[in-house]
Amino acid sequence: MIITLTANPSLDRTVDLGAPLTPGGVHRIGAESTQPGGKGINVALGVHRAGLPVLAVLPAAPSDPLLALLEAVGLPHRSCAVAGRVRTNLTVLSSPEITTKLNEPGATLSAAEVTALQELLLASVTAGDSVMLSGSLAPGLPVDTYVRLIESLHGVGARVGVDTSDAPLTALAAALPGTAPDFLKPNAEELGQIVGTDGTLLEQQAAAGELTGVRDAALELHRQGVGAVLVTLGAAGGLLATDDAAWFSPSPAGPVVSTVGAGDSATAGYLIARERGEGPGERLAHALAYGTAAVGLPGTTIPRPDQVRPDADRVIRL
Ligand SMILES: O=P(O)(O)OC[C@H]1O[C@](O)(CO)[C@@H](O)[C@@H]1O
Repeated sequence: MIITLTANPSLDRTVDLGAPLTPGGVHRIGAESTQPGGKGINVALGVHRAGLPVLAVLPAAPSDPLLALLEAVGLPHRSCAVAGRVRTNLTVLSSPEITTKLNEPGATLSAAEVTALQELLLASVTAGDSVMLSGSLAPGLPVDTYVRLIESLHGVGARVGVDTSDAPLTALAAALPGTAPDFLKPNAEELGQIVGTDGTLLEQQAAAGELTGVRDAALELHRQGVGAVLVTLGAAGGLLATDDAAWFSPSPAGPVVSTVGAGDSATAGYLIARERGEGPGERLAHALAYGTAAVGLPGTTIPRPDQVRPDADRVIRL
């Protein structure tokens, strides 16, 4: 089973201005919607829609509107009751095709709530499960939460993936090679944060077709014990470092509607292919196909398998 932890879930509110966003201006909202959000929830939705067993673990008060949204989409979940409300993250869609994201920090968890959340996750996992630790940490969670969870989850025989940024990512980098996840999903910026290089430069190089910097950084993380490193490079494609080698594929072409959730969909695609026993090329192709499909869907909509076209023929070994 695949289990995701969303340590800082969200209600994702998307508003479409249908016009340019002007700082200081007054804008009228054309269309709006609210969807369940947070990286682990998005990954779990992708896995669930592909028909694989999944469980999303998260903190939320029993009456929180997020839980009603999860019921409505039918996502199997277990929540740890907390006092604070789930944050609302705002996505502003403006023309020409610009996505602006405003993320709240999230309510602070008490020490007892932190313990209860970690215990709920550990109680949900058995040997052989794959656990994905995704997104930012709610205030109150120690910055090395993911490092400690990798150690505990490895102790029960689970495989562990991580997708995070900023301070929790730096803590993860500091714990290498002693404690390493089995799977890591950085974008170019985050890859730069981990290996201590300029992520923007890595991204620009990849966009220009120069992949050496991204490949070397990803392989270095793999050498430090990370089982597989999937680097998402937006429109430029994605790179996978695993089994002492690296693979690259450009992104399939497709319309851009909302980039929110594209990275999480890529993670879901990767995990779905891995769960089915596919090799690195097919896993990368699934990740990119899921990411591209998500970009073509509104708000934080996670694709169904019939919306995804993996193409392993585009994958090259570097
Ligand atoms: O936990 P973070 O880094 O604030 O990201 C949460 C946001 O990212 C997403 O998971 C998309 O990747 C949204 O659903 C959510 O609003």
